[in-house]
Amino acid sequence: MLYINGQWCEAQSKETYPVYNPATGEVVESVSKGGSIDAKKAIEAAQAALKPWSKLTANDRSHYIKNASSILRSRREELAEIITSEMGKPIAEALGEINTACDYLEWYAEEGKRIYGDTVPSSSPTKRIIVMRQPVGVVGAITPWNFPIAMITRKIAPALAAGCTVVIKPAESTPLTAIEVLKAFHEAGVPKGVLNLVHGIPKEIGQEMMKSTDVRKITFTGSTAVGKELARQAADTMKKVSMELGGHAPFIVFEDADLNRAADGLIASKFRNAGQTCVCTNRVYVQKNIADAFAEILTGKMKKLVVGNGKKPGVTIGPLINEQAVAKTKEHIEDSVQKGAKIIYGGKRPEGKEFEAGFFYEPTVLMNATNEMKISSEETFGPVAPIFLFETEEEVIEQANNTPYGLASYFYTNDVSRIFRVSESLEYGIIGINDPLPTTAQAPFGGIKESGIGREGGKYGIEDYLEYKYLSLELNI
Ligand SMILES: NC(=O)c1ccc[n+]([C@@H]2O[C@H](COP(=O)([O-])OP(=O)(O)OC[C@H]3O[C@@H](n4cnc5c(N)ncnc54)[C@H](O)[C@@H]3O)[C@@H](O)[C@H]2O)c1
Ligand SMILES: O=C[C@H](O)CS(=O)(=O)O
Repeated sequence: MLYINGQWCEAQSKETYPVYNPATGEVVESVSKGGSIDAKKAIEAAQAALKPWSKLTANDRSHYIKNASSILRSRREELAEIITSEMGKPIAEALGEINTACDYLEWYAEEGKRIYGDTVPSSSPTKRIIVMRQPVGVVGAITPWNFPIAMITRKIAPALAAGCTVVIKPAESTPLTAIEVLKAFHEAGVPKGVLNLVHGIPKEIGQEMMKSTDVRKITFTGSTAVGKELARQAADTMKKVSMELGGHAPFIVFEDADLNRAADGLIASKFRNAGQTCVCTNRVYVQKNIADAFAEILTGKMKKLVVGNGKKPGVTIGPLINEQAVAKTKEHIEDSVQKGAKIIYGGKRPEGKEFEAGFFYEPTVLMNATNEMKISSEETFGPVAPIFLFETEEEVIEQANNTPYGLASYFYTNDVSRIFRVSESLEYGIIGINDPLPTTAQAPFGGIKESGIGREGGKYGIEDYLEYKYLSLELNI
């Protein structure tokens, strides 16, 4: 069901579409197929709710956000089942995502109370200058399938805290989780029109958001290709945009690294969500003189990874989201092998009845990767780790930066001076130093170059939902 102006409703067209379980190929549920008319109604509702919502105090707004978060936390187990059913990640990862999603809600429920302004010393003795910050207005939020709850709350939390109202378009593959988020806010008593949900036909819903002069900001998380198209469309009405786009993370293991720790870190970074995260390692650079030792430790540890239905206890690698994702993974492996790479772990779809109906692929490690391979420049978004060898620090920094992406990067070393040399040279928004999982609600998540615009998280993430306004007072003094 769609959620517009505080009401659950069907799409105007009465049409529905099936949501599939990527582990079994079964239909989980059919949902309304929203389109232009539904999106238009949602935008009107958000516009009507904007003034009263923005006039509430930050304290009042924070109560709704915190209450919704408490409701979501109280439903973690049920929610995790829904997430795993519609996008496949193991239950343990789904539970972790729900915690992260609520962390963002609770962080911004408080951050909204710290939207400070300024008084600026005037150059005129009779003038006083006050700088205010006000909500940008109605926000269009478009989110991906790979983190179906966290990518929504990472947007609506700062938006609501800042006094904005929102129309959410979740990924068509994962509407069920989005519905649960709106249920929680509805139960928390959020006023009608403040939050609206329209899932269905991406182009139609997107076009309504982009052409509306009431929508003053678009916040998008997804592929770079779609992000570029939306940014182009946003220019027609000069909307603010936040873009959290694709990545191609390097993972560098220096000779002085703790190899066991680096191997654990690579597994965490590369195979989380079956390799379907924007911050997953896409290239592994290992210093030549420790490469064989590292590869042996890594492949030994990978034996602990278990491929299967994410609902099955002990499974650590669920299915990919669809057949196209499996095809991309296969393409990158086959292309690499044709160009000289060697498969040292995995490299095929798992066999057995339990795997036949799902989009499963074995976690895979390639050795002797080179820049001629597609995997060295295209985002894989699948469970494949290609190992490139390097000799010097200067060489690997040049290699690591040789990409149009700039989201996350990782390196392992125990040399403090190297930590600062390499961190200051890497062209990325996020750098994990001996840390494969840097994402947290307190920090500014986001990328540079073609990985996006803006940040989500920390004190920085609310900036994108605010406008500056200054008052100049001429006084009789
Ligand atoms: N930087 C980040 O925080 C982050 C997080 C998750 C995913 N991603 C990136 O997203 C990609 C995978 O996610 P995906 O497959 O959902 O990406 P996608 O770009 O195909 O879709 C993302 C969202 O955009 C919508 N969409 C697609 N075309 C649209 C259009 N013309 N108008 C309006 N909406 C449209 C989709 O329905 C979905 O809701 C990867 O590149 C990944 O790196 C980035
Ligand atoms: O896929 C992109 C997500 O933003 C990854 S994370 O869970 O935020 O690290």
